Amino acid sequence: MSTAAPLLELDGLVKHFPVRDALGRRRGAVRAVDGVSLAVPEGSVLAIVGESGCGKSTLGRLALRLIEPDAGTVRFAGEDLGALSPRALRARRRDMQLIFQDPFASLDPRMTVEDAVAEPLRLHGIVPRAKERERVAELLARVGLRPEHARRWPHEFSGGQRQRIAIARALASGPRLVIGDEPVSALDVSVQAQVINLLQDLIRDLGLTFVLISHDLAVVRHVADRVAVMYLGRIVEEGPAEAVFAAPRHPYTRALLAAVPGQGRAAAPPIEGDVPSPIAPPPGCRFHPRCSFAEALCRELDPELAGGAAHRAACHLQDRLPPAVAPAEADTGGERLRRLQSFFRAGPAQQAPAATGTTEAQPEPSGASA
Ligand SMILES: Nc1ncnc2c1ncn2[C@@H]1O[C@H](COP(=O)(O)OP(=O)(O)OP(=O)(O)O)[C@@H](O)[C@H]1O
Repeated sequence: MSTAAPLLELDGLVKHFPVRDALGRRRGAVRAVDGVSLAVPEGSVLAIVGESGCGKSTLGRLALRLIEPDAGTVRFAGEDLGALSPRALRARRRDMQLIFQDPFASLDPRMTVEDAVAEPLRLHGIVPRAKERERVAELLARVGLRPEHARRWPHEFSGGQRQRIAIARALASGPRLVIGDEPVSALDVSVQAQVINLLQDLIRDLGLTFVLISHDLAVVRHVADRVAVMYLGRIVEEGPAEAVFAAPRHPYTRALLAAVPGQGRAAAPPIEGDVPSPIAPPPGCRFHPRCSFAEALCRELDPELAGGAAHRAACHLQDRLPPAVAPAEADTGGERLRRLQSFFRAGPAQQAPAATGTTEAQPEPSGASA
């Protein structure tokens, strides 16, 4: 997959949000994204992981050009989005969609499901008005909902069903790139597995390029081809998902894995202290105050991403660290997730009776679970 040409290329992206005092005077800046370069091959899934506040959402918005970078470029299918006129950018938007974390907030409560899903069709003139209803029904079917759901209102649906509606809306314009910003973290865990299954099916069937922003390593491990680990506005490690999970090269990645209960701790001490302020990141390596391997060099020199094109880390010590302990499947929650997924794929009828319960396999409006 990584041999495919990049559909999305981020180069040197910077976004600093000004911090002002009570009188409106500028008193510094939150360095939310501070020099990020990444390429996402067409048809692949890139996960962006990291602690809260490290800049994942800001990076996702920059990638879709929903916010303007202070520096750097975003290229989509080889085209510099910053060089497009507002009109050309609007037209380009049909190829790039965002799924938000909270389907309760992302759907307009005053729009029926049909209107919500049809809106992008109208905006981009995708089907003639007479074909709209048919197309909405197809999109709803694609996400596991029924045509009659089209006439209902968002509040009549459970969280998982609303996220399905939001996904149908995101797919309506026929995007090539979808960014999911924590698309399942607001959902109940059993519903999470179903929505992940759905996303995986859609990625495969539609050949989507997908950027998954997530702090849930079990989900990431299951879905991603490549993983980029963010810390204080920077990518500190990037590589194939298998390699990053089995042999993390950056102490921060090791610490993230170690923070999941039951990880091998000898070579991956748990993370210490709080994330430093993104207004004044530490000098040298930004992770050094929390890193148990840090040396004098780490306090002085900011490391570049290095180590080969396939798997890179921004760590001076990456070749000298003790071997990382490969995370056990069960420890990251992967086993739990896999069991849930096979349960929902097979359907409750084929499972042990104890495993049955209300699911979203046959979504029902209002009153259905989660
Ligand atoms: N519009 C804004 N104005 C000012 N600061 C902002 C703005 N948006 C984000 N930030 C700050 O930028 C930093 C990165 O935020 P961002 O939401 O991108 O991180 P994140 O990794 O997605 O975190 P979370 O998982 O909590 O959403 C945070 O310190 C945040 O407070």
